[in-house]
Amino acid sequence: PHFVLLSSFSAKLRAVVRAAASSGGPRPPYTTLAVSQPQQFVTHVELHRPEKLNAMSRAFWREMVELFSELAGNPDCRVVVFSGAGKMFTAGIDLMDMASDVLQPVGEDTARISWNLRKKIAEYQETFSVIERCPKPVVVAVHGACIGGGVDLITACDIRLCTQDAWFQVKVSRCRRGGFMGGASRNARGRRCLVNELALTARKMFADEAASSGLVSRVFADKEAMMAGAMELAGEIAGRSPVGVQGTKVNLLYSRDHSVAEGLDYMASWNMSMLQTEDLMKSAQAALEKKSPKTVAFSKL
Ligand SMILES: CCC/C=C/C=C/C(=O)SCCNC(=O)CCNC(=O)[C@H](O)C(C)(C)COP(=O)(O)OP(=O)(O)OC[C@H]1O[C@@H](n2cnc3c(N)ncnc32)[C@H](O)[C@@H]1OP(=O)(O)O
Repeated sequence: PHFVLLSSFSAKLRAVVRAAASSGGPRPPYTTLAVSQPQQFVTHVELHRPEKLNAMSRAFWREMVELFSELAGNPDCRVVVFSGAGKMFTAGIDLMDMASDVLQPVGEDTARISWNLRKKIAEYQETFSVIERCPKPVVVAVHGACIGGGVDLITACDIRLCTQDAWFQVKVSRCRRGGFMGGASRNARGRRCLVNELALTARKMFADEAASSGLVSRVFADKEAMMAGAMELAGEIAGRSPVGVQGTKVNLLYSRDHSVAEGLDYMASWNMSMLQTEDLMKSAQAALEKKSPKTVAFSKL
């Protein structure tokens, strides 16, 4: 029932998907990420190293931080769609880079080696933390394999979609490092048992189980249909008040990490200023006139 076909999408949306598909690859300053704007206020970020199955190289870890720090403050970006070019989403961390970064760490003694290694791990973690800190919602669209660091990446995103051929695999157990980067625990509360099983066995999780366990919210027949679905979702979000959408992301993440009482308190403080936005009156008027929020021109934020 959660299976969606491209034929159900409009011609306009299919044109947006074609635009997104022909991003032309990375442009400076990026070498591993292709960035484009297929529709107003929607940024498409594509992992783009298909010949290496989008393995996460040293440049990737750095470029993600640069890009998401820029998007966080860019008023022309209200929502991000994230996907992978080529035959799969990602084969995880670049094992060639990891060999020099993690397996042969530099330093003159144990303390200095440990110090440097800790710094490196924190840099890796930052690559995904910037996605959470970016107040713009991130819709991730996964096709084919999503391995290791790919799972860390998608769990930092706000909405996860996948194709029927997608599979997910946490490789920490096989790496014999028992989740040393800590990313597997992100978003895992309440599903601890399943996360433990996946981390300890490194077994593959396929699309249907990903949907039934809540890792993804929708499964599509193929990549084209998924990208159309992702762009449609992004268009819906981009058409809403940026004050409301970005405040919602910030508050959802805050309440994930705090008690109900703390969440309510934070929300009250947030809203005592944000409810004074002109967007509220504009949205209320559109609702009374039975118009879509998409018809309202919200100021840039
Ligand atoms: C806080 C964050 C912490 C993050 C931690 C992350 C940890 C991890 O990500 S652990 C997981 C590491 N990844 C893997 O173990 C996957 C390794 N790859 C594979 O098992 C296979 O490539 C795969 C099953 C994905 C696909 O197999 P297929 O036969 O279809 O393709 P290949 O011929 O193997 O690969 C094509 C070219 O891509 C290169 N490549 C694939 N994966 C990686 C990788 N992870 N790192 C670097 N390069 C990779 C592969 O060498 C081939 O290149 P070439 O020989 O030049 O054609």
